Amino acid sequence: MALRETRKYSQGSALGGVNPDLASERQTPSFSVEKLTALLDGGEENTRIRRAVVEAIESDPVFSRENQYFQSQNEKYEAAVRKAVHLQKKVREMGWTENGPEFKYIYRALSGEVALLLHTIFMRSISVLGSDKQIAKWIPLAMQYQLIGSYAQTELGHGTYLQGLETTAVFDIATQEFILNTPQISAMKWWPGDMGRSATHTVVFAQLYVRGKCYGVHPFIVQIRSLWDHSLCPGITAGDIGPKMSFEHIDNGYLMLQNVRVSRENMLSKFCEVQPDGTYVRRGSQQINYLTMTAVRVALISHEAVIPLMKACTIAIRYSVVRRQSKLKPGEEEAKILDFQTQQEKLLPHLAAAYAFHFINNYLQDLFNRGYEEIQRENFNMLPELHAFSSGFKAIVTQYCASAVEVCLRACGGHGYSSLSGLPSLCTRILASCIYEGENTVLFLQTARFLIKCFIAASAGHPVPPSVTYLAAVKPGKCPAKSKFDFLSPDIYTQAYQHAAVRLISSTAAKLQALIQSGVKKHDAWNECTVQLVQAVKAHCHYITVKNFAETVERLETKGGIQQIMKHLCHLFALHGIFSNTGVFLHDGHISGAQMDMVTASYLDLLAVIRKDAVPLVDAFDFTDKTLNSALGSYDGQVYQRLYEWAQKSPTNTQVWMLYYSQATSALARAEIVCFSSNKSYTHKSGIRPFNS
Ligand SMILES: CCCCCCCCCCCCCCCC(=O)SCCNC(=O)CCNC(=O)[C@H](O)C(C)(C)COP(=O)(O)OP(=O)(O)OC[C@H]1O[C@@H](n2cnc3c(N)ncnc32)[C@H](O)[C@@H]1OP(=O)(O)O
Ligand SMILES: Cc1cc2nc3c(=O)[nH]c(=O)nc-3n(C[C@H](O)[C@H](O)[C@H](O)COP(=O)(O)OP(=O)(O)OC[C@H]3O[C@@H](n4cnc5c(N)ncnc54)[C@H](O)[C@@H]3O)c2cc1C
Repeated sequence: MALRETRKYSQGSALGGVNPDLASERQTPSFSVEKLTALLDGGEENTRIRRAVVEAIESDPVFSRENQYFQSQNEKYEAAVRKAVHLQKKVREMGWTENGPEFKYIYRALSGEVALLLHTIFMRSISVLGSDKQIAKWIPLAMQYQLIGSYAQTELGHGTYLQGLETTAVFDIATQEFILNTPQISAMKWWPGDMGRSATHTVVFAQLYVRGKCYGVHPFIVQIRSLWDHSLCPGITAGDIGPKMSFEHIDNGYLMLQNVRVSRENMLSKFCEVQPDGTYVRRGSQQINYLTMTAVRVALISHEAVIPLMKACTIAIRYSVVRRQSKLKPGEEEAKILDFQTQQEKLLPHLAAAYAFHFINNYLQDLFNRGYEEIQRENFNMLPELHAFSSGFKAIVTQYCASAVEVCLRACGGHGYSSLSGLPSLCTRILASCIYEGENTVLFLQTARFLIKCFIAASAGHPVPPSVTYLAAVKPGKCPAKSKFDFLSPDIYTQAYQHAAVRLISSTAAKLQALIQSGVKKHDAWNECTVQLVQAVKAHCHYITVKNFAETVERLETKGGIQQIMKHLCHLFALHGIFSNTGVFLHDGHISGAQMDMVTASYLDLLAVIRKDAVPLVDAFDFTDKTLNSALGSYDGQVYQRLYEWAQKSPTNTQVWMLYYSQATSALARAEIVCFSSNKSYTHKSGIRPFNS
């Protein structure tokens, strides 16, 4: 399909066509936008399927997000549940199957604004940690929504330190049941999504006890509400945890268990099992029960971090070419704000990052799929690398994207702060991704454990996983760049990144070793190194991202200008990282001060190059107006008109409440609340006494 035709559905403006300031940006792209979209989707056929899914979802009024910004928490929850229920009908109607190509696009098409997300994670837990028999029993029920699941791991007292969880599951050999208890308030499950109101079942993580011996944390399927009338089951106390910064459409909940009995078959037992006589059997490491988290960490990178960043860039960049403010040249018309170098510096490196993270996400998905297949065959060799990668990249990508989305918001000035821009909701939601599924610092330190081990192994000449063999091949020396153009060579900057990562990892490993040799206890020494360890992990992840971006670009076909523009973006991403972390690269003189000036010059040149294609580059993300749900970011750029029209939908404009004092000068004034609405006006004597009477 031709570009004009395929993107029609995202234009649909009743506001007077495309703003000429935005239209002019699309006149002469240096590459085929349609081809780039196909590249991002992994092929034209995928683009076609994704668009068909989006079309099916967006043309259905139940999935509308039109009034989202004016809804209360309760309305958001109800709308999200309605969508979740209707989605099942839609999926059947459209013939989308779980293993079919359409399935993976549904979440994006709904912008994640759907209830029962944790029901998906509940199912994922059973598929990942359950035996074949358990999968056969529970998954069909869950698929048909005959039960609604949740994932109850975090407690009031512990979220990070899972070994510290206090919920207990004691095996009763006589009845062949586990007895689950919340021994004290700190053991109350707190945060699980879908738990507050929706779930009938949940996977509870509890310390397993058999004959008085603790075997650590294990997952148990527990019914919490009646399938008949949704009342709480005996021994269960549950409810909603109250208002949050975002995720208002999800009922995050609390759960207390008092002598709740579940059958022996309810412990998920693909890897760990309690046999009828109480014998405990385990395949794989103690941490094998954490596998659901590894799977979700990988899955959320795209949906909850990279796609929100792509949306934020689309909104902020489109807005920045229709917003004119101040003059660049005296006597001329006011400039598009994207023509200010500082505005380019705010937005374009983040645009490059969105591409970089898209490609690293593809890499991670491949790694995960390979590792997961092996684990299914009970070969656990790849697990440490998988854990290290999923932890480090979950942390670096969510952290980067959360900051970048906030920059996009601020780059839109006052209008960015309006909910109608779509940016505040992206901003508050993405922040949560830095915390759930493992708080980022904690995850960085998990990767650090792996890197330090690999560094020690590599230094001793032992084999290490392919992603870290670079630690053994340390190439000391200086950056050979002689001019700013040399910094447009991936070899030069990738080498600089590698050098920085190796230096930070090796120097921290040396400090750790020295502390231990001087008599400091191992755990104290570790704690004394953690700030530098986090810095080292970030450098490692940054290096792998740059290297992967450069290698991806190398493999692209040269036709259609795609490779060329991706090269520019790759350079920009890499040089932005050096420019913003000068200390790291200057530290041991690998890059000199004079060379850093060259980096700066090349970096600033690239801003001007990417500026020309900024709008086509965000158009290639191919978000419809309905998906963006932004008065600033629509395809037609009719920003002011749309802001005004959307503001009219605010209940405060159809029903104005005014508080005034009828006897303003009297200390005994009574407050009157007057309500005007379009067709009636009445006075309510509230009896509020605003001053001490
Ligand atoms: C299509 C639809 C898509 C949907 C797209 C998603 C949408 C999404 C929507 C969002 C909706 C919100 C959903 C939030 C849902 C929650 O937030 S659920 C709760 C998540 N909770 C967490 O992540 C807790 C974080 N904490 C942990 O993971 C662990 O406690 C820690 C921090 C890793 C430490 O564990 P520990 O057992 O104390 O381990 P530790 O002593 O540090 O290490 C022991 C060994 O285990 C290893 N290890 C630790 N963890 C692992 C692991 N996972 N694997 C392998 N090895 C491991 C370590 O590497 C270490 O190895 P060695 O170095 O000894 O060889
Ligand atoms: C929106 C949302 C949805 C959620 N959904 C679910 C759900 O469905 N199911 C569920 O079970 N849970 C859920 N959670 C809980 C979530 O997984 C935890 O909050 C998260 O894992 C962080 O744990 P914590 O709250 O204990 O943080 P803490 O560990 O208390 O973190 C506080 C601070 O302590 C630091 N810290 C803690 N330990 C260490 C350490 N070892 N080294 C260095 N620093 C450390 C952290 O870096 C952080 O700065 C959700 C949370 C949110 C926000």
